[in-house]
Amino acid sequence: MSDLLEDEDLSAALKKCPEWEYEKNAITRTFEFEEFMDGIDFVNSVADIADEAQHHPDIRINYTKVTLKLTTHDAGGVTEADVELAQRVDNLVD
Ligand SMILES: C[C@H](O)[C@H](O)[C@H]1CNC2=NC(N)=NC(=O)C2=N1
Repeated sequence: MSDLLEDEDLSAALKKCPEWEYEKNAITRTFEFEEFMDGIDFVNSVADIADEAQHHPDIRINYTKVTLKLTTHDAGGVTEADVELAQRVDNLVD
């Protein structure tokens, strides 16, 4: 498990995923798609990456919007594992 990021380490790490919002010991980003099934395809790709990384996001599907929330439950906050997964997800869409 990665260590909890705090203070300057957290600020530096969050610069690697600027589209993600930090709130309450987690980072979130909402992705919007043309069609419902585009969002589902995205969720499936995220699931593949997450399971390979053994790090699993909270996923909310709201019609064509998908919100991912990343936190490291074992550490009680944001770690490098969350930032790495955020970057890998960003690579799917950006
Ligand atoms: C043993 C296993 O790696 C852990 O339980 C993992 C699984 N996936 C996880 N995912 C997330 N988001 N946080 C965790 O602390 C976590 N722990």
